[in-house]
Amino acid sequence: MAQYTRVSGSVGLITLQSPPVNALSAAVRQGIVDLMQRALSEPEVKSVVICGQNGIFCGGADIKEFGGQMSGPPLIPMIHAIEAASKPVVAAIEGIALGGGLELALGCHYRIAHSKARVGLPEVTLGLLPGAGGSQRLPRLIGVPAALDLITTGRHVTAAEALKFGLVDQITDHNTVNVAVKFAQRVADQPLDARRISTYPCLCPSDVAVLFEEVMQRVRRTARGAIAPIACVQAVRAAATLPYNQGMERERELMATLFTSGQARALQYFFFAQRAVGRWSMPSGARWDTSKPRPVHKAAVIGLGTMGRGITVALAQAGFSVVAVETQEKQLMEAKQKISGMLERGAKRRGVAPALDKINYGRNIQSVADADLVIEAVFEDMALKKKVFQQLSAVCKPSTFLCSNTSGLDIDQLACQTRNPELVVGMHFFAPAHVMKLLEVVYGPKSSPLAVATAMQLGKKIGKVSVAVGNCRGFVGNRMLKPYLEQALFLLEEGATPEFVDQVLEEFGFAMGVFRMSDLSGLDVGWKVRMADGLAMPDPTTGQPTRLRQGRRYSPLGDLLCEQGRFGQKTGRGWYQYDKPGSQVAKPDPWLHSFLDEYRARHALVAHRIDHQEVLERCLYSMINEGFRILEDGIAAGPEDIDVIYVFGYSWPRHRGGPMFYAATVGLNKVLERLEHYYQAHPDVPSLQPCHLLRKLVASGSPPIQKWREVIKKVRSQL
Ligand SMILES: CC/C=C/CC(=O)SCCNC(=O)CCNC(=O)[C@H](O)C(C)(C)COP(=O)(O)OP(=O)(O)OC[C@H]1O[C@@H](n2cnc3c(N)ncnc32)[C@H](O)[C@@H]1OP(=O)(O)O
Repeated sequence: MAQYTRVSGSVGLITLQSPPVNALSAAVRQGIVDLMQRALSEPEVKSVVICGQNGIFCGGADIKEFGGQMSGPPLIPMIHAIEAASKPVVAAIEGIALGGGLELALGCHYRIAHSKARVGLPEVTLGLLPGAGGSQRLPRLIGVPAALDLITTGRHVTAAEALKFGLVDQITDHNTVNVAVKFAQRVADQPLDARRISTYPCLCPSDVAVLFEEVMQRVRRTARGAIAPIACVQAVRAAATLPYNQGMERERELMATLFTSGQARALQYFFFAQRAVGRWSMPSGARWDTSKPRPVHKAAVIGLGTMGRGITVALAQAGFSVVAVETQEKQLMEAKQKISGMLERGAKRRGVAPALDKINYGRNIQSVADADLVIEAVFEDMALKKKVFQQLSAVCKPSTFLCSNTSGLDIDQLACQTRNPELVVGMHFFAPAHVMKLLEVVYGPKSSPLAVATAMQLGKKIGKVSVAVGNCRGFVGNRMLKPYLEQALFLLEEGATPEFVDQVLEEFGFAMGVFRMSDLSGLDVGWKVRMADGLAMPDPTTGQPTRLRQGRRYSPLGDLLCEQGRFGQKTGRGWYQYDKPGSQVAKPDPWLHSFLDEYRARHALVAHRIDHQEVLERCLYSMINEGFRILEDGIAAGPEDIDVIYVFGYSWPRHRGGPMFYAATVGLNKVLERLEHYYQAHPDVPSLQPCHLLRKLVASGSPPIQKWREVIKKVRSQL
């Protein structure tokens, strides 16, 4: 909806009214069309201002409308009509002007922005392009290089940057609507021909063809199979090479392809999934909207290894006072130096002062006594962590939240070491912790809603996407990773090479295949865990590693590599070879190929031809099957939680929506049928056995993902 008022006698003020972000719903578009006609028809009105209510100009097209039948006046003619108007139209931009919101402003003859406003064309992040003339007007206004940057990245820019680009005409610290009204009065008699952006020539640098080629190559390299960034480059190229009308036609064609694509659906699902995880709930019924967090002023981090350092930096950068504890003097000095370096580099990038003074370093655990929240980040060893929690419980004030950065150990066992187990939660960060967006907030059976709410809010304040999950081995992310890694090893046993498996997964869209990722994170990490679990042990009778553990198929390949000191990049050898330890350039290793041949011969394994389909299905469907088990067990509240965890924590390609959304797009019946097929072929691999929830969903007619929660609730109540 939109409201019309006449201000200062001669200015028609159109206010968009559609909370929370004044998105351009059918009703809003209708309102704009009607009210523009009214303003143009009133002889007293000499100029028009368009603004949005509640200090927000416009968040763009209403994304909720995309899934259904579009109705109401279309955006393109509406914006053309504004640009063609005989009276000056001024956009008063407060808060945000994004996507269709900025395209609307580009159709206006002038743009006045508040100094705190942000503008951008983020359509690419939704699998689209700025298809309401944005791809044609923006390069005409600010030039091809800047337009390519904004449109292909979707990044938001500040008002100051927008002014520098010439994207807005003026910025103000005062009431933007008042400033825009005065401005509109001043320009009421000015000719408009020079203000219609669609009539501008497109500003191109002399080497524009080279520029397009370079940008296209960069986009293809980084898009990981996403089609929208490529279409964005093509649309801007049309602006640079074609007259406006033909450019618009090209924009329309490209948009039509994107709009109905699976990628756009996946990205739009993911947009709402990201927001859904903030509305967390626990099986007890506690929820985000009924659980109040307690403010955290002072935080502490125990253990300053790689994870502890990253967490300390994330907290300090967000303005928290941090006590950083490392008991060994040498490690403490080293950590202090590294943390200061990280803070200084981060501050330089962001153009701010480094938050060095936010951190107090100490060797004694007593120094965290008055912290409101402590994050333990010592080595992943239950006995050690238990000892730290006992100490923390003894020294900290009774109200202190005690959190563990464990990547999969039992939170309940840690909680049991403390006087106040209800204040214990897991805060599972991902390396590097000051960069990676994901935080799993893990509640144990004793964790209070207060503790979960506080950890979730802290996560938000330090810029993380926080997902509340239940307590089980590996939580959500690492639990699902286990069958994925396991299948990758089995594929090697059966004839594949690490290069082939990685190539298939990277073509699917992962930033790194499973073996390159394993080399990067270090093979020894999982080896130590398997040893602690009694898995990575040679067979006591033969001294040879067996391929069976606890009645299930087991691949000792990773253990055998570790026994040879092949820990990945850090030792210069792993699933690949590297020029030197620490190098990141992975090369196929003939030694590994012979090793695999010998291994297969020793175990009488006959290598067979493994194709793309088998790699994808076995790795991904086994992981997805575990995802369904996680939903069934109530460890994740819904499929969105799993998908957000996988995109932000495990480099799952966002344009495929996340593993659970991917399962829905493939078709649940197909996933079920292929799992059944593989389980029949490998009955000693329980992760391939389709789980009850998957069967139930298929039996319920494979409802859309938004309806899964209803089936999950029924399945859980039957268990
Ligand atoms: C014909 C096709 C044309 C397409 C052109 C387009 O315009 S595509 C849309 C382009 N716009 C965007 O991509 C903006 C998307 N929104 C955001 O980036 C952010 O929401 C925001 C506007 C920067 C606000 O961020 P903030 O953190 O303050 O709030 P939330 O993200 O939590 O959002 C609040 C609620 O508003 C809903 N919402 C936001 N934008 C839209 C939108 N464009 N359409 C519909 N709904 C939108 C969001 O879902 C939140 O709703 P809740 O119900 O509260 O979760």
